Amino acid sequence: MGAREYDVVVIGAGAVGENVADRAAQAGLRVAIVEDELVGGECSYWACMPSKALLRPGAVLRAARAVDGARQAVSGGVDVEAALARRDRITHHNPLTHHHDDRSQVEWLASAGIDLVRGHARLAGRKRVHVTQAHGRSLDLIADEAIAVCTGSRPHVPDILRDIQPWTSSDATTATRAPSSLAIVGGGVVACEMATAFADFGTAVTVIARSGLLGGMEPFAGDAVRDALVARGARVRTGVRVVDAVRSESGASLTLSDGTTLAAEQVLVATGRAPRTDDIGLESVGMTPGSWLEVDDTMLVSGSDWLYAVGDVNGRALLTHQGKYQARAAGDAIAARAHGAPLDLRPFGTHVATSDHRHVPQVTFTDPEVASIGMTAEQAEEAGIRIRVLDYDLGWLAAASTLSDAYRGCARAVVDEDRGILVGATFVGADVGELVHAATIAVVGEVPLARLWHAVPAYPTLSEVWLRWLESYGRP
Ligand SMILES: Cc1cc2nc3c(=O)[nH]c(=O)nc-3n(C[C@H](O)[C@H](O)[C@H](O)COP(=O)(O)OP(=O)(O)OC[C@H]3O[C@@H](n4cnc5c(N)ncnc54)[C@H](O)[C@@H]3O)c2cc1C
Ligand SMILES: NC(=O)c1ccc[n+]([C@@H]2O[C@H](COP(=O)([O-])OP(=O)(O)OC[C@H]3O[C@@H](n4cnc5c(N)ncnc54)[C@H](O)[C@@H]3O)[C@@H](O)[C@H]2O)c1
Repeated sequence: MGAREYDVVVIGAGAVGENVADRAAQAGLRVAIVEDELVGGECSYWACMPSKALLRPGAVLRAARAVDGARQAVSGGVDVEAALARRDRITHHNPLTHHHDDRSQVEWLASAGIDLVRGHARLAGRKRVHVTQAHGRSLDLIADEAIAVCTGSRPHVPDILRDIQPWTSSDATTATRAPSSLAIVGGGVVACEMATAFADFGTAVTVIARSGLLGGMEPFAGDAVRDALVARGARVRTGVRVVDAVRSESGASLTLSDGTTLAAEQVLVATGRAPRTDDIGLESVGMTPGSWLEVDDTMLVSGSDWLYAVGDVNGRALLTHQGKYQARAAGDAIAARAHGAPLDLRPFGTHVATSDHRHVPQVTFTDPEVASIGMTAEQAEEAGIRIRVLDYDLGWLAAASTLSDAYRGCARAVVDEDRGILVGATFVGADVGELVHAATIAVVGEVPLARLWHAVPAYPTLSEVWLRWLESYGRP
């Protein structure tokens, strides 16, 4: 069969690929999207959605237990079986067939006018894609305008752990029961969230981190998560590495760099991600397989005028919302270039993902939650910004006493003294995830502190932290 011709071919139908395809199709371009596994990608089935589903029952129980009157109505811990069943419903997973169902997303693609091609795509030279399909079939696609690589990332597994076949995040999020004990290697977001979820499920959790927890965030965030895990009986071993790992009949045995050993029924490796670029035909366009794809702010791959890389695969910010933001910029840039329209490439212009650099929000759904936007104090100082740090104990807010009988939390704002604006904010505490978007607007919008004095937070909400920050700063 001859090659099928499109304007744009998107490789990978995760959240990011879907959004690139959607923007290009909305601009009137003919778009095909190639998917090897499930339409919806990691986030829907193995990452964000199942992990948040696993975390929610424990968070709800903690909230109830922290309020007299509700506490008395709560007995027992998380019902693990029911929690897993709810996770399955949320992720369209059939526990009997062990299959996820991506029908709703396939229907959405059709409604958006995007052609879905099932199979494994590889670049086959300039603007060409070869798709290997089931039953020995294959298909060639030509992209007249652009190809967008949106193949995501996969867990990075250190050599020392490979032979014991540890769980990766996907195994943890699709677990069918809670192991009696779980050793988690890594101290990042996956490690902290999964430690929280499995501790809630009654698993004896040990976190093994070579430095502190939640590196890259304000230090008090990782400290708070560590303290809460320890308070719930988990062990957190920081400053140690795994130097040997062997599988045993009852699980695995790890030897740590301080000479101690640790036995666990299951080991979860949560040591970051690697790009899925090893088998996508990069060699056919003179690039190195296995590398992160370096891009400009329109997501155009360095040195190319037709190849884009969007989402996890470019390594800029491995988060669904940030990848979708990149996708909107890239899809619009592809369409503008195809139509010969002018591009707005100024910082925060229509066709660029400027916020990737210093304005990335993130919520980590641990106990306590950690929500952040922009730069930490340390990062701002490293960037040469003259800062003032505003710290506030969220437990002092009126809202804290109504939300919980023992609310613990803190919030930090990082002020750029020369510009009179916020460049970063971090909130740690129960229910702080929803606070971060106000801070995102203040940071991205570069709202002057003098104007923030007129943004009045409602009483009694946790948002009153804004008022406290401003009061401690003083009128500019
Ligand atoms: C446990 C966990 C929890 C997370 N929780 C959050 C969270 O709460 N919030 C958040 O913002 N982010 C979270 N993330 C990060 C988030 O999952 C990723 O940033 C996001 O999924 C990246 O989307 P993507 O579309 O770039 O890649 P993916 O979702 O990985 O999609 C890539 C798609 O490409 C397909 N593909 C790959 N190669 C080929 C090929 N050659 N041919 C055809 N198809 C191909 C794959 O099958 C896949 O469907 C989490 C990650 C993990 C691991
Ligand atoms: N709620 C969320 O937004 C959310 C949740 C989960 C994951 N994610 C995203 O998914 C991505 C992957 O998460 P992650 O936790 O795997 O990565 P990460 O980069 O957050 O953390 C990796 C951890 O592993 C450690 N590490 C790396 N190599 C190691 C090695 N060889 N031996 C021992 N330790 C090692 C690091 O020091 C770090 O503590 C992140 O970028 C994150 O943003 C987001």
